[in-house]
Amino acid sequence: MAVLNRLIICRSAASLRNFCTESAEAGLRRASSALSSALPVGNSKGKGRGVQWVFLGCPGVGKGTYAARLSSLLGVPHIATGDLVRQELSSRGPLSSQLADIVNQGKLISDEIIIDLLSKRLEDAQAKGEMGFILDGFPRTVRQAEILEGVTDIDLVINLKLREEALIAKCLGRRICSECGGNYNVACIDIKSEDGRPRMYMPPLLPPPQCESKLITRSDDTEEVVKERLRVYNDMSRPVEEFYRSRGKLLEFDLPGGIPESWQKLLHALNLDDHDDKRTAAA
Ligand SMILES: Nc1ncnc2c1ncn2[C@@H]1O[C@H](COP(=O)(O)OP(=O)(O)O)[C@@H](O)[C@H]1O
Repeated sequence: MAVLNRLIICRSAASLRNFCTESAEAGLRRASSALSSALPVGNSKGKGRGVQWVFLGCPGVGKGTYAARLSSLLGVPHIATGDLVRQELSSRGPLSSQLADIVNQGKLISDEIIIDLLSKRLEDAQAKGEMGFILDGFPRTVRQAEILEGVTDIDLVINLKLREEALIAKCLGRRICSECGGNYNVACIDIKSEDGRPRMYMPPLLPPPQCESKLITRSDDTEEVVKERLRVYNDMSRPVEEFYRSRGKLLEFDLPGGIPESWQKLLHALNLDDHDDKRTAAA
């Protein structure tokens, strides 16, 4: 009966458009309300809750690396929506083949699905008593940013930046250990100084011997797909930078080089130089 009603509603092209729009809107409203419930009640600014930070930046810039380090430094979960998508893909659940097509073309997953995945992760965080979060890869559209802004206070948004030639090389050099999940990079980036810009040297981050034979490459880290992801970033995610800039929340951070140098400068920019656990996290 419900199906019949829908068919009647969709009789004309105009009503079909309305129905589809309404349906997508309704799905997004449901996902937003799930996101709101997945966040702790009364999560306003102040002591008693962990930081609520967001990392923005192009594919390959190193969001995952620095977000993971900061999350262990500050004791808050690092939530990467790309990881949530990859978990969903490997679970071979009902969504996985649809998601695999989108990811392997370098496109974005719908706001509704990504917000559902994020809500589930935040619910788990609540259940485990985790406080705060560092989001990596979310929000990626202005719509996602508006929804997040509607349900919680984001304290700070760190926009990581790196030259485009380095981004592509870093994505193509990325390797993951299929056994321990460790992230490595075999690219050695050495961009000569030019037009007043300093030389940039980023040494490879090689795996330990026990991981060497188990390295895999992400299926979306091919040159063609990386270029498409960069295009999609410029199109859909660049405006998110302005969204937070206009709210005074954006910290721009140009990566100066490899991890040791960049990490120290990032800590300085975040006023975390004297943080007690700094050395442990950086080890
Ligand atoms: N917030 C999001 N909105 C839509 N799609 C997303 C989002 N986060 C991740 N994805 C999907 O997962 C893929 C991998 O994400 P991620 O690991 O963050 O990649 P990247 O290295 O491009 O930053 C993206 O290309 C996209 O298809």
